[in-house]
Amino acid sequence: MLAGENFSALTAADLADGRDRALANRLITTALRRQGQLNFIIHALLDKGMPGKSGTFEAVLRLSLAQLVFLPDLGAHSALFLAVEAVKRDPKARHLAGLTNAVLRSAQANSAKFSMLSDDLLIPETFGDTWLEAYGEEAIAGFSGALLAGAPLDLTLKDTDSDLIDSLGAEPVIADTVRIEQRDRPVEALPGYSEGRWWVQDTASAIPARLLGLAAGSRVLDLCAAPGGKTAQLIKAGYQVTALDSDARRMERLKENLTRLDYSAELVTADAGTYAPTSPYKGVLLDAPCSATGTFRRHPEVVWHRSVADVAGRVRLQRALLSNAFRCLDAGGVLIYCVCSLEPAEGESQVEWALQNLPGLELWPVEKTELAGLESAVTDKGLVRTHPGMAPGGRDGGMDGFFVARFRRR
Ligand SMILES: C[S@@+](CC[C@H](N)C(=O)[O-])C[C@H]1O[C@@H](n2cnc3c(N)ncnc32)[C@H](O)[C@@H]1O
Repeated sequence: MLAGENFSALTAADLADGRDRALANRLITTALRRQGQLNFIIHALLDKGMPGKSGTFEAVLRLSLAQLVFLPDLGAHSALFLAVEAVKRDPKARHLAGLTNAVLRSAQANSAKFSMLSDDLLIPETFGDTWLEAYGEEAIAGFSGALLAGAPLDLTLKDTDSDLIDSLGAEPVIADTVRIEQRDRPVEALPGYSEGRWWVQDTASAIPARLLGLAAGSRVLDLCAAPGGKTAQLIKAGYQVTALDSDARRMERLKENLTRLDYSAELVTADAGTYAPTSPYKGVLLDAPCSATGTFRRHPEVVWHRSVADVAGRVRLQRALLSNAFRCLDAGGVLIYCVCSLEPAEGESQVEWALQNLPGLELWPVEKTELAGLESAVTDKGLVRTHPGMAPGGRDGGMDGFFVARFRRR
């Protein structure tokens, strides 16, 4: 889980006892959020580096170091004892039980020093330098804070109802987004879930669909639509929606989500790079696949798993999808391009590329008045750039890093 796969919170099916689940989630999220500092500690304590082919050794070590150094309230004894026991039980790691004990004892002796390590270590250089240049020092300090704090739960409401908001223990953020700071139960057990009265969607992710600005009833194509957060918003706005995604399993989830919300759309499973509609659309929303670095509050592992080459690959794919999105657009139609990435290469630079390479496409700048409560996210050029250090509607808890551009076809 720590070495390569994406992190997803443990669910009831994995651990039956809620307290065990909470403890496991706390340990794992701490190890993932503090990965940069743990890398530093491991480098300092393992003279010969991480041993190869050692089964669960690295995962056990990271979890135990996270507990020893950053979660002192859990006690050192269990971290040390259980780590050595876990390593002994793994035939591929067993030979490293002595090393595990020695490294953890040394970490324990130095835990005061290690717990004061700089937050600058939390964001890898791969992204840190670009982000510093793009967003400045103050924003970057906010990024580290947001990475450690994690994300509250944001919902988009189907209908605004103050009784529902109260019963959810939520607070309004901007537009029809509300925020639950502390959640004491699974999403499915929250009021209004089974009645389809809201859907989970980060504040930033809910911005693009609101900017389409077309008349109700207009035909709109939602490209890369699954699992359907933006599709639901487009339907709520009264558009006649075609939702397209190339991933059949994710399209199933989209279908389930729309069914729960009692919403309907035309569903198409196809490649957004080659899809050719029978007639062009008045609006196209392209939520392009991207590095997803803007989601690091919820997926702290993304910043460690993405490389510069990954970003370059996404940039090429986004250009192919943008070109076809443009082909699907009617004259006078509106195109929204968005990504949940903090990389200017996937955002601001793609706008320059599109304006140079798609003749007839022009920018339709977003006005600050269109983003009440988040005016600072609208740039001088009328693009939208959010990042995790921002406070939408003045609320704590940050928001995903998102980029949105709005175009019109002449
Ligand atoms: C950022 S997610 C979309 C989130 C979605 N718009 C929402 O608001 O819930 C990106 C989606 O792009 C889809 N995708 C990736 N490559 C694609 C392609 N060539 N054609 C169509 N969909 C693609 C993925 O399956 C994924 O569902």
